[in-house]
Amino acid sequence: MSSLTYDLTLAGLSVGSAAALTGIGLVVTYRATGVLNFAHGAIAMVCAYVLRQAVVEWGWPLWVAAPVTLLVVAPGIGVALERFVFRPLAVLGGDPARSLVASIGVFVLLVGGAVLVWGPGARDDVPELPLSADPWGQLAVVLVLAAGVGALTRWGRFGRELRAVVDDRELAVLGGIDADRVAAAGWAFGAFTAGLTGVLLAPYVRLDPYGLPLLVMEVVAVAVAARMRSLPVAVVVALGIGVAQAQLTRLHPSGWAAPLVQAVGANLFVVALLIAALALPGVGTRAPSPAFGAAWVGARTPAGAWPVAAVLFLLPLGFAGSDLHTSVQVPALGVILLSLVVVTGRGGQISLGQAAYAGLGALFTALLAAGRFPGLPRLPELAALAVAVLLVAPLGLLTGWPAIRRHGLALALATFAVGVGVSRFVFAQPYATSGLSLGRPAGFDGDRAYYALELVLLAAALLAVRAARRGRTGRALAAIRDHEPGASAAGVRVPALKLLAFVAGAALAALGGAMLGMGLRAFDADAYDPVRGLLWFAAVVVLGADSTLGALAAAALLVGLDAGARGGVAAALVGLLAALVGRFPSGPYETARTAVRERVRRRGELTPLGTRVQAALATGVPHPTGARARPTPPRWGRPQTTGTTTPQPSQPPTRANPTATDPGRAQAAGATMPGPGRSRAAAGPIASGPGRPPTVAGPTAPAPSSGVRPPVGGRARVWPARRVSSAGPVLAARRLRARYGGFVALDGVDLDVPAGWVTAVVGPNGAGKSTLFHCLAGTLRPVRGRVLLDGRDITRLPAHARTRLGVARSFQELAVFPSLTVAENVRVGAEQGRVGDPGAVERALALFGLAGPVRELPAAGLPTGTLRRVELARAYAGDPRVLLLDEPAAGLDTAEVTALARILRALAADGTALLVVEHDLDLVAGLADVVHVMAAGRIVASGPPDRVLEAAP
Ligand SMILES: Nc1ncnc2c1ncn2[C@@H]1O[C@H](COP(=O)(O)OP(=O)(O)OP(=O)(O)O)[C@@H](O)[C@H]1O
Repeated sequence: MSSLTYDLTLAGLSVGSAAALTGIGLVVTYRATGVLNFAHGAIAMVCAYVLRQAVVEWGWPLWVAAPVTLLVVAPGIGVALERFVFRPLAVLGGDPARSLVASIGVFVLLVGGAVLVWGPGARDDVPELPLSADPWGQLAVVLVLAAGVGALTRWGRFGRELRAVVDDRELAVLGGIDADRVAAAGWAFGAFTAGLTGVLLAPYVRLDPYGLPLLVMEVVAVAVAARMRSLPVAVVVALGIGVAQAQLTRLHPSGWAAPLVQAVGANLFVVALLIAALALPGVGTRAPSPAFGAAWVGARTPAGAWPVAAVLFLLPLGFAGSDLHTSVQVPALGVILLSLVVVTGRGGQISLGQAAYAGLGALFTALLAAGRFPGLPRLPELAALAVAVLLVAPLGLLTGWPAIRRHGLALALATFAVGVGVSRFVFAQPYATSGLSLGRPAGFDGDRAYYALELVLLAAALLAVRAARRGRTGRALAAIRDHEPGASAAGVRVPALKLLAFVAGAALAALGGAMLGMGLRAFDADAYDPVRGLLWFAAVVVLGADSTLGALAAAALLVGLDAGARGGVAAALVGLLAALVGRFPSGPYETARTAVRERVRRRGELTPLGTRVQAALATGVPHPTGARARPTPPRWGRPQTTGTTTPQPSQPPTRANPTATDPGRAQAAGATMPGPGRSRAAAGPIASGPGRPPTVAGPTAPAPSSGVRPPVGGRARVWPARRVSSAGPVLAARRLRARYGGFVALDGVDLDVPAGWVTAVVGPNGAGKSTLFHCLAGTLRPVRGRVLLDGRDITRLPAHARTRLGVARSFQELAVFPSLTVAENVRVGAEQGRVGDPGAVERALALFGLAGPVRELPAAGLPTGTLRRVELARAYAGDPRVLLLDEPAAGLDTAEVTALARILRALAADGTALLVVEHDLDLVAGLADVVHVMAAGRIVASGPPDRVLEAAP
């Protein structure tokens, strides 16, 4: 027994060493370039083929062929990839989504290329390196490599450069570091380890273009477990899983659990991948992981393309024989690819696991039609198809659930893991592999009749997808894709909608998969291999991820090339395009968009915020519910640099006109109104102190019972109309405490945001302003304290729920939806906001000067000033009670700031409660009714701006 244990341990060490090599390569490449190289396994496969070619076909001695393969070919592939694929992407800004697609493209390209060159069949004559049979030798190589790389990155000059590039590529380049050289070294080394893995593994596994790459990528769990950083962890995990997997082969359980235990034992790396990708947080968060992004929206469908497509899809009805038989695959694949349009193209969620849902659709249909589905009777084919789709749809949660919290790379890994898991644990089981036949529905047995049925199903799927994309849901999905926090701030229920996208995607994929199976008259697990999932994903992205016509074209292209050209051409072509797609951000759509923008600009529609807004303010904009008063003129002018007079009111306040809140009203009420130039002494005591400072309307402040504000710093002002009837502030923070790890960023903050007031929060960098803002907006959960909206505790509500209750926000760095037009951006706010009034769109567009031709332009690339207006208009369209503005003046020129201030004052006069976090003290002085000064996580002073700002640190 002990010798068996020893032998199995040795075998496990051998497998674990190969996995460790992969882990080391993936970690090094990732650290040097920020790219998780999905093509690692494909490079391994190519190197194994190259070694075999040199030794078996060309007769080179192994001692020549192996060094050439490992030290020339493998690093050469790495350097070529860096130079031609990933460097241009890094120059473009290193968008993780583009890099991910490029690496998937390289995977598909290498697999397709290998099929083209060496054919799809498996080879079992790969020469063995002397090392292959020696686990201790392999282990030694792994340890030496890991130690060498570790030492190099820790102490050497390369290590310093690597760390600098990893921290901030641009800064490193400015500091004189050759980032390209570092990246090339990372790629060369990563490819070398891939090559070594390939040539070590190939003699012991089936060498074919699909199997080996997938096998190698299954061990990506090792790198994930090491959080893409730690080489020792990667090595230990790899060796541990290798040995455990070998030992598990000794278990021979009987009963129902036997196949499961055997499957787990044979696929422990896949189990580890599932755990690592689904349970471990934080992979791929080094670089910002935006949603898949508007960059992949692709070309707008040219006019007239649909009739042409319809004719082309009808053509096969006139075909016969093998042509028709092949054509049968196109509508089925089209439906599968439409599922990617929903999930990835529209929803922005990377899904590499659609092949799993397609396969499950086919498998369930076959089992149901054969009467072998547990607990269900035998069903006719069409009914089986429908039930299978219904059964698979909720399984979309397998990838939808991880997508709630994961983005970019982490989501790609999770969906890939689910795809591989389903393939290994469901499709590879005996019941599925033992020739499961799948009949066509009665009356549709012939290819022509079946093709016609497929066209009907495809048309139904198309109509459903197009209807969903055009409507409210489609806009909300696009908003998530373009800017997830922005969508949440607009009121979109992001988690629910993501789940919906994945469930709908799974249902469509299942439908297409079952159609494909019926076309082939069998369930064939190879047709739903995870590698196909990658190919489909790449094909849809290449032809415009958000284009339904693109999906149909991709289906026709893949099936047509597979049938009409040599095997591998389709994959090679799609892979090549996907590898290069990120390099061409300016597609035809972009060009057309630029042209339209130019035309509009020439016609003067994009003048800075100003004339239109002033016109809107002058004429007044009717309120959605009619409840709000006309926006009144601004209450305060910009701060005067000299003198102490404040602008006089155009009209003294009267009871009949309580909204005419302006400084003059305060004067009319007999209060003194110190100007900004007044001395502190003249202005009276400033409400500040080391302890809990008295806030203007803090928890202890008396609730107003009349139309007169409580005296603040010696002055009294009239409360705006809404405030008169309100019993307290609209939004309030009570003893808020927030932490980042052990660091206390907010320490017992009390704040009131009253209706009709502009409340400003200022303070030095790091004071905690943004943290307070996040706690109010719902993007950060405080560890203690409460956030109250009209007295209701909303502390635990997520951001979108707060928006729906009337707490809207803007972002310091703009959060618009670039692929949507200006009007659509605003429409999202109107549809998802508090009131849900579609008419609010026009009012918001008019108020913010966006009602001209600019309304039809995609937001992408519009000037910052215009985009700030778009963001505010979106927030306003939801009819918020409170508007939280994070540095609204950032990036605006003076004229735009002035105009913005006018709008904000008008909104406040209209009864909205505004909270502004702002660095521009001029703006604050001219805009705010009350200013709170923060320092070190506390509010240290509060009061009217003229006094507080004079004394502010
Ligand atoms: N995600 C985070 N993790 C750890 N610490 C953080 C994080 N975000 C903020 N901090 C720290 O919390 C403190 C408060 O930060 P916050 O961004 O709220 O300040 P701020 O007043 O908004 O500053 P600024 O004006 O520069 O935006 C700072 O010391 C900051 O370094």
